[in-house]
Amino acid sequence: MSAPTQQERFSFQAEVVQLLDLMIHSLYSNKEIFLRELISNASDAIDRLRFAQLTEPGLEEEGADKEELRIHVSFDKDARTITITDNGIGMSRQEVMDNIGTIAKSGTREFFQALTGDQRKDATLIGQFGVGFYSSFIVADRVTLTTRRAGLPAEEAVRWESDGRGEYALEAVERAQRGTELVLHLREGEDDLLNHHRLRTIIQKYSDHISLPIVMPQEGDEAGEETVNRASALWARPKNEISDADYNEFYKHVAHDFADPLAHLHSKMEGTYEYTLLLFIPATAPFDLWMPEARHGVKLHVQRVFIMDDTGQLMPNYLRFVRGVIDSADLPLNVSREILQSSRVVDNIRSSAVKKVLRLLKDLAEKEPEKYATFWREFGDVLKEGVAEDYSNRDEIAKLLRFTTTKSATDEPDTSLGDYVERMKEGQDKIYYLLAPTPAAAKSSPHLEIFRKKGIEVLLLGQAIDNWLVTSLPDFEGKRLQSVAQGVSDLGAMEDEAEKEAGEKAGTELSGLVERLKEALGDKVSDVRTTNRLTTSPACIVADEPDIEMNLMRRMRGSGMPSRPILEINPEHTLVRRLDGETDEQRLSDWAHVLYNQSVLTLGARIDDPAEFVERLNGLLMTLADGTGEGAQETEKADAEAGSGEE
Ligand SMILES: Nc1ncnc2c1ncn2[C@@H]1O[C@H](COP(=O)(O)OP(=O)(O)OP(=O)(O)O)[C@@H](O)[C@H]1O
Repeated sequence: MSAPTQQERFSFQAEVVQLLDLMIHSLYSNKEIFLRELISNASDAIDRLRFAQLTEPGLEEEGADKEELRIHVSFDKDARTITITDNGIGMSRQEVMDNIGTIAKSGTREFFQALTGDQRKDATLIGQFGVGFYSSFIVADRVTLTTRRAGLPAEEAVRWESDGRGEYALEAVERAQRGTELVLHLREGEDDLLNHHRLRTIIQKYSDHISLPIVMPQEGDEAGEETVNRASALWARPKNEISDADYNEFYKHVAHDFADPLAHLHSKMEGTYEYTLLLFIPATAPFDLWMPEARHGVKLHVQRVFIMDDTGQLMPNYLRFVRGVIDSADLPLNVSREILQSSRVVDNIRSSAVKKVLRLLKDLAEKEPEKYATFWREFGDVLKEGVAEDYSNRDEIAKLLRFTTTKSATDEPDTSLGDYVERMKEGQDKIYYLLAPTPAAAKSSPHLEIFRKKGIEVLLLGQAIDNWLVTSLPDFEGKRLQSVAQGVSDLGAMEDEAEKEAGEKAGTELSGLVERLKEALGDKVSDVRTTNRLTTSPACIVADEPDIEMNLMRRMRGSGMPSRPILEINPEHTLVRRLDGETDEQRLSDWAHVLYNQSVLTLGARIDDPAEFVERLNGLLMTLADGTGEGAQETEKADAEAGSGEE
């Protein structure tokens, strides 16, 4: 061995210290999972090596590296250590620094923000975030990792060591074999793990599905080794030989998740193309679900050899939460991303995988509605993207959507478009919806007044993605989707003749007032008109019909106002009636702005000039308070009437 090299010390990233502390405390009751996590990492490292050998020249196996790819687990009773060794890809010094002692994952900030301090809840969050390597510290108070990246010379191996308290040491060492060796120096009281039977049982419980051999020295004094897992790809086994527990553990390995999945599908396809799908729906959303670089969760294998993680070729973006394995018998082993992008085989697999996932969701919705509700809570907004993204499956996706409506018992989205259509009133030919920035604004919106009065159900849409949803879904089962806050209120056959006539009459009677309001509001509004959509509010703002795209764009940007707002007034409202008799143009203008601004507020949007609004409002209130205003007496009375109308 060459002269001893300098050991250097480094600090953990602050988050790592926090994560370690949390992990040790909240996962202790389930401490044996450390082995699953470390074996899972070792298996990933070997998968990555196999793929690298196909694509990177110079990684051919030599000397000690020639041996079979495998994971080795052993223990030393006297030294009180457990050692896990793999002959996978290994890490360079830089990779060790980037991967171990640092958290370089997207979603880290969100993860720490989500922590509650409640041990049970936090344990679930940690599970979702991924425990991986750090789980070693649940049972060890010192961990030594020695690793050499495949392709680097023996002298360029590196040893990392830490007690998990905030610092780690790094030194250059020599290692004949490529890959990683991890030595766990057990904490006091963990000696029960220094037992062949115990370790073997843990491996069989959690890691039986690992497709590589997991090898242990023979028990007792016998020389030799034994393979303790089945070492065959789980998805290639006959379904009737796989238990739910097997599926669940396999899921945890591929998804880096801690909890069981919600559902899975396993199917072997034979025909023009031959492939196997083993796909899972997780029970909780990963932290990076909404990040632009969100990880896709399906791993491509060719004849059981791991090839690469999906970057969008195998599953569309709107199904990015699906985890699992697709194994093709038709693709070449040295397939590249470029080939995948234009491969007929991949197109075929993808389209059938998508159909199968949608089918799985449909079955879940029908047979296990509670699980489906969980799915919807976690992933509903992602699935909605599919309505715009995947035209060919639009109708199937539309059936999977769930909404909160004016008839929902709670805020939970419990209504499908199918349910809505079934409950439609006699004569109703449209599906009505309201887009609002928040559920509270949606529920109390004046736009719902006439619908409430007539008992017509309205979908309440409150997510940013809903804007895209309704533009991409003009109809469902032949019924048009219609915003209740856009265009002229049109209830079609549900409006009787008397109501129509009354509406027209009111329009003519108030045409003078309408003109004066228009004048007063200038370019704040594109029009003012009377409406029959209000029953208790004096006014509301609606969007101009042809203006839909712009309106939606603006909403997306958060101002909440349509680009061409129309002020609609309620001809039945006392306040409006009184305004018609207002002779003071200045006061009329104040009223006009107050009506406009309160309509902006009930829309859930921001008013442009709050100070001016308050000033006008106070001006009007002062006239009432002083009793100075012309006809102050009547104003008070009118106000009382308007008030009673709003109950
Ligand atoms: N045995 C190993 N061989 C090579 N690289 C490894 C090994 N173990 C860990 N690594 C590297 O360290 C990184 C961090 O590992 P860690 O287990 O903390 O997280 P992860 O596996 O990426 O994700 P998760 O935390 O969700 O399990 C891995 O992504 C991998 O690059």
